[in-house]
Amino acid sequence: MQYIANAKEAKKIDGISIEQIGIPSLVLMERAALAVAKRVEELAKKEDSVLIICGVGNNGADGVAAGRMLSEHGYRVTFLLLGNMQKASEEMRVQLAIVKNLALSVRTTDDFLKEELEQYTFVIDAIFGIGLSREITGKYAQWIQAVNAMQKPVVSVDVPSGIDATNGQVLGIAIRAKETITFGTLKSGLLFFPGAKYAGVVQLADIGFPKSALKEVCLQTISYDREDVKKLFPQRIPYSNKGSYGKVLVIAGSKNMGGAAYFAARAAYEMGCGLVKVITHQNNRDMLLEKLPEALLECYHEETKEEEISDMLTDVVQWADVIACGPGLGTSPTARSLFETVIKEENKPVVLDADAINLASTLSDNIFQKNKILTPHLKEMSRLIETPVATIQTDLMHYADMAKPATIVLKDARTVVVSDEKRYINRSGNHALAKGGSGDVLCGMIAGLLARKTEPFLAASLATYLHGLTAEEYVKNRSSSSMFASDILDMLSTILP
Ligand SMILES: NC(=O)C1=CN([C@@H]2O[C@H](COP(=O)(O)OP(=O)(O)OC[C@H]3O[C@@H](n4cnc5c(N)ncnc54)[C@H](O)[C@@H]3O)[C@@H](O)[C@H]2O)[C@@H](O)CC1
Ligand SMILES: Nc1ncnc2c1ncn2[C@@H]1O[C@H](COP(=O)(O)OP(=O)(O)O)[C@@H](O)[C@H]1O
Ligand SMILES: [K+]
Repeated sequence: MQYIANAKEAKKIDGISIEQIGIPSLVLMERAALAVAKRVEELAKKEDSVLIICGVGNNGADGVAAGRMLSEHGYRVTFLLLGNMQKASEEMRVQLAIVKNLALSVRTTDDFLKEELEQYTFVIDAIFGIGLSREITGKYAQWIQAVNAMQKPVVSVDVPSGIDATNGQVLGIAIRAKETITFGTLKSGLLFFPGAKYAGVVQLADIGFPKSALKEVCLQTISYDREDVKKLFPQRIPYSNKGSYGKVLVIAGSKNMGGAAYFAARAAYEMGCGLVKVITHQNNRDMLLEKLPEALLECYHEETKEEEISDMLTDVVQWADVIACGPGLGTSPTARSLFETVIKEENKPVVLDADAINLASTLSDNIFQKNKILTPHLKEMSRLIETPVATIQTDLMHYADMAKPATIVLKDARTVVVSDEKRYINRSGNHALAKGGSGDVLCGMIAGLLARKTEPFLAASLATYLHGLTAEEYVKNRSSSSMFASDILDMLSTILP
């Protein structure tokens, strides 16, 4: 499991380590610089001409120290200082004094022509790190543009300069790195797009922040790795029966969208729940009986009276441990009446997906209740909170927070899950998942885990992680274009413990 920091938290970790615990800032910096120099040595050739472009803060100081180490190892390095050196941090002054004593080539943008950039074959970007606090304009913007135009490999120190370390947005302009060496903890801005794209491959370097500093900051955002799956996935027990693994009610599939019911119901079974019952339109009966005979079925049609539906639902809702409502449900009067009955349930987990979220957007009542788990993609979220998609994209975590005290799975290329104070950023998966039906599968997977008594935050985050893993496994020997929602279901048995 990885803990993820935003810019504020990363600064706090620096502060506690240096001021409270007493590790000298220059000691941390030396280790940061060593990590950068070591990686650059793996990437650059001895014949390369390395340009280290440095701002006036401690990110710049890291760059100067890394360049000094590279020079000691025989690399040709030039430091290009950008910004007003009168404002240089204390550490930057120390690092500059050292390289001047070593008579290394230190230039400033006052006497460095942009045409000279052509001579350099490798760049270290140490302009801004977590201290970037506003849009980049003027001279800084021009130099960043010039570095990007060089089209040479760039390694960014801590964060690509110009990327907001918290939400991954470009603050005006940003360096496009091949790799980013980040210190101590992953920063959320390196995971969210477009930051993730600008950062390239992200390497995490341990520079000696004490564990107690990390603990004191109490990072609330996590992300999983493969080795977490075995620890987190609920175990099966020898002395058990289907009742031990929970019952899921799936309310899904309208007249022309039966596949969604199948995807969600089978996904719940794949996660190991004991029984799945599906309420769906009559049209989907034969398909479900054939493709998923393990599922119990209750069907309705246009003529089914509202009272009949209501009676049927009352019994089935009582039967279920978890309810998943919405995939392919449509927004017909029957769908609405099913949805409205289900959201009255307050005691068991209710997963609301797709059309259930669209129906929720038309309600004036607050749907963000404690027992609800919502799984909107950005467009559905936009309808739900009446905020444009482009605005939500600028800060997924901030908008996901609005769904509290419900649990939310805000789906994007980097899905986030928020529940109470717990936050998760998903790093698994790829564009193979960008195809109809993927979301229906995820909804069923979450319901299946909930039925196995996994608490909502873990169920939602672990299902999201596993959903992504299926795509990673799939593309190992197949084209990412050819993955179907059914392939996610087929891959699950190969990745679950
Ligand atoms: N001793 C420490 O505190 C450590 C710091 N570390 C490095 O230090 C970095 C953070 O250093 P700082 O806090 O000095 O911050 P930065 O070096 O990231 O940048 C701060 C400087 O940039 C200026 N600035 C911010 N936004 C600007 C904009 N849009 N246009 C022009 N100027 C702008 C600020 O006024 C300040 O002078 C980390 O990312 C990391 O690389 C690491 O060496 C670990 C130890
Ligand atoms: N480019 C991508 N990278 C990673 N995951 C993706 C990408 N595109 C889509 N996904 C995932 O696929 C799923 C799509 O869900 P959704 O849009 O609800 O699909 P549908 O409505 O077709 O079932 C989400 O879990 C999302 O995170
Ligand atoms: K940087």
